[in-house]
Amino acid sequence: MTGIGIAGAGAFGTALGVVLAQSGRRATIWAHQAAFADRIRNSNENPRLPGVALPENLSVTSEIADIAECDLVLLTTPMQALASVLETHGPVLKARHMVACCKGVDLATGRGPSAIIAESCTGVVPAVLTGPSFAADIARGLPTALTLACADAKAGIALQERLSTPTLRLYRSSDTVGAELGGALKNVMAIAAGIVIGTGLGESARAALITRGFAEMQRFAQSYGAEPETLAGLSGFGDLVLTCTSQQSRNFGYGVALGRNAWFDPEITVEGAATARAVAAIARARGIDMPVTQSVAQVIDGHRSIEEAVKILLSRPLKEE
Ligand SMILES: NC(=O)C1=CN([C@@H]2O[C@H](COP(=O)(O)OP(=O)(O)OC[C@H]3O[C@@H](n4cnc5c(N)ncnc54)[C@H](O)[C@@H]3O)[C@@H](O)[C@H]2O)C=CC1
Ligand SMILES: O=C(CO)COP(=O)(O)O
Repeated sequence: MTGIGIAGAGAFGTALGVVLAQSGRRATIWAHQAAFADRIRNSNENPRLPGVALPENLSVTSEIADIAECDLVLLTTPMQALASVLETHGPVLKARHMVACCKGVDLATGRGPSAIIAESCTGVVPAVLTGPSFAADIARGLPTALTLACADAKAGIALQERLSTPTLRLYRSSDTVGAELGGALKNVMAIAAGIVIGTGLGESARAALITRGFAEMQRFAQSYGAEPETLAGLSGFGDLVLTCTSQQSRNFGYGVALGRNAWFDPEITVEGAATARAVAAIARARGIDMPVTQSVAQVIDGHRSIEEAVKILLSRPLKEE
């Protein structure tokens, strides 16, 4: 079967489903809870993506069997759910290609999405779709440009063509590790940028944070063999800029709330929190200097106050840029 299965009924999976269906592709969204699938079908709208009507050729199901025959599956669950979803349902999915659309590092194993796919679904070619895009912008048909990364060049070309639409423009890369690490790490920096703004440290401090955060992202990704050009592209620098500067970002919003000591809805997906913990632990173990990430992990876990973290960051030894 040539349909597209979308595993994960959140804002992003729904937005991709909408834009793909609008450009004539047959797509089915799988939700892990039957009641949630019913709610979407009955209202023809996903509460995670309010105000967007679902086109007729976009189906919603809670039966994994309904996407089992799709030759292409987009994985749109939150990152920390990916391993368990593939462990439970991977064996029934017959897709040749799986595209990870989630951003982060698995806290339990320290793995990124493509490694998790490769491990749980033998014979599947893993790919990654990532870059600067808010689900609401994609669903409204606003122009967006993303990176489609796949180590298999032929598969990458086919996926790029299949998933591009008149408003969703995909650039190709063969550096899956670089692409997925850019998307994972920028969320940690967005929390830090939110903290900077929430505590009133100012726009200049945010620009410094973004720049030094980017240096940190490059150090970490290059230690995994990522290409510097990938980090400088849409999946790294592009998404870093969007997420650190937009009120629409949940990671940025979480950081602002931390900075203001304000309540933040725990139901909201904030990928950067678990990823900060995962990356901080890996960086410590591998001896990679990641001061911003370490500070974010310590602040969200209550091991350090924001004031202390800022003082420590500013009193690090002076060095060359
Ligand atoms: N919302 C956005 O603008 C964008 C999101 N992403 C990424 O997409 C991924 C998903 O994010 P959103 O769609 O925004 O999340 P969301 O918060 O809108 O929805 C999360 C949904 O995931 C599903 N889910 C949760 N746990 C699950 C499990 N154990 N098994 C199966 N499904 C489960 C549920 O349907 C839930 O509603 C994240 O990694 C995020 O970083 C990427 C680009 C843009
Ligand atoms: O990844 C995103 C934009 O590219 C969405 O960011 P948030 O998860 O912070 O809302």
